[in-house]
Amino acid sequence: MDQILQLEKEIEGLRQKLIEKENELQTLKRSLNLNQSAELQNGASETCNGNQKVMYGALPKWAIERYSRQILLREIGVPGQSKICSARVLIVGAGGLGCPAAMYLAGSGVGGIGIVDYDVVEITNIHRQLLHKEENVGMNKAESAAQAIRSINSQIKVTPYKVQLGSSNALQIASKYDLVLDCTDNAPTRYLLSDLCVLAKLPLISGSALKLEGQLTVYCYRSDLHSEDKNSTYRGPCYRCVFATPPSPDAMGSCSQHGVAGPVPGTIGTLQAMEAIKLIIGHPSTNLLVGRMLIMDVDDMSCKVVKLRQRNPMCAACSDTPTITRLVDYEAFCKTLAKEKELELHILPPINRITAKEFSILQKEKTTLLIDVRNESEFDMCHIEGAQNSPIDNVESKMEELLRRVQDNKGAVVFVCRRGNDSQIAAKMLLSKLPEEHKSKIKDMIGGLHAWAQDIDKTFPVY
Ligand SMILES: Nc1ncnc2c1ncn2[C@@H]1O[C@H](COP(=O)(O)OP(=O)(O)OP(=O)(O)O)[C@@H](O)[C@H]1O
Ligand SMILES: [Zn+2]
Repeated sequence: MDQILQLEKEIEGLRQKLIEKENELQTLKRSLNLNQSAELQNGASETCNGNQKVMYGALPKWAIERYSRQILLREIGVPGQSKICSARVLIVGAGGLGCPAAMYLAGSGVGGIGIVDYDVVEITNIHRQLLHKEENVGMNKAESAAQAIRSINSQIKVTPYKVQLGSSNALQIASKYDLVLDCTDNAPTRYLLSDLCVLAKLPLISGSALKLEGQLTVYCYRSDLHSEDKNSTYRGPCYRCVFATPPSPDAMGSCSQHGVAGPVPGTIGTLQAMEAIKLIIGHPSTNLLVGRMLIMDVDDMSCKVVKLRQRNPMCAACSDTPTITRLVDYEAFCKTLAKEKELELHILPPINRITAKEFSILQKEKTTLLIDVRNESEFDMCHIEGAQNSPIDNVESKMEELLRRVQDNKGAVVFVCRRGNDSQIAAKMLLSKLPEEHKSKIKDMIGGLHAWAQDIDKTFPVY
């Protein structure tokens, strides 16, 4: 047994070494690519997907025609377009940010685009994730986005990865790319991507969007890899330099909880593509969002660029003596799951839990009280008839009143939320303060309104 464990350990060590070597190889390949693209600018004969037809300088006729509107820009020109055509960009997340980013990168002719997403298209995505079509509901998002951008540009190579990017597969997937776009929505993946980009020496263009606000910045920038001036060694901050400790799990809002206006991620994702193009063509770091963050609020259309903390010489990941030398367990580090939908709490004893079916029977009793702990806008959107709204964020401040209501009520007091997690948290808060004889009145509806819609009322909206 010991021998087997020892062998497994050795195999794991060898596997890790292999990934590191593959990574080194890819870095070498990347610099080779850069040199080749420099040769192309000097009149070599092949570019853009290996198309070798009639050449005009470094680009074939079709590419000159197709990309002429951007080639005309002094900042891009033929050399810039050649670089764009040989660049390979990895987009992580094919949601609100990933869709517009992929669209513009494909349109501008980025030669290789990888798209990672494990999830499937849902009808709630389509108001903002405009690469996904109604007929693709249920299809994997990476596949759906890949299909859509292939129809925008058939000259480029698009690779969908239908997986969750995590510590075990990230280095391998990223090693095939020159830069990474963070188009995800959760803290564990943000830290993963930052550490990944430090280890793999890739710049990371990070976007976020919630409600009416969007943010954009570039992490892990290295001038030695991305500008013409190979003598300078300026390096921008990584995500950990700016946010050394993860936010508390409750502080990270999600679009499914707080909502988002479609054009916000639409704009930020588009600007992520813009920063990617600027990086590819070798724009100076002073003109990129390195060590700076764009913050946009469409409520009053204000847009500002704020200075971020610079690279931390003691950073655990990107300092010269890092303590993080391989990818770690980011869900443990952030104390939250990367897949919000998979969070399923079990924090109440069975006596305090009932199914939607059991509630539908209890509901007939006049003495049953239903307390919906979602926020006000969710409650206004849809709720079970007779429910009273008491948002989870106010439970602490309204504790006295809630305790009184439970004690005065003769029947059951049932807590409900969207999926059945917040309702358990609220119920638990009350249980810790209630006198023993009232505790069995408290019930949590297992699976929340999703279970209600699935098992009892098919007409109830699922969101
Ligand atoms: N580690 C990961 N690997 C692959 N894809 C990821 C990872 N983390 C997040 N994503 C994907 O990033 C995308 C983020 O999209 P977005 O922020 O628009 O939210 P959503 O999950 O699509 O929608 P909603 O929050 O409204 O349900 C999602 O499609 C999600 O599946
Ligand atoms: Zn750092």
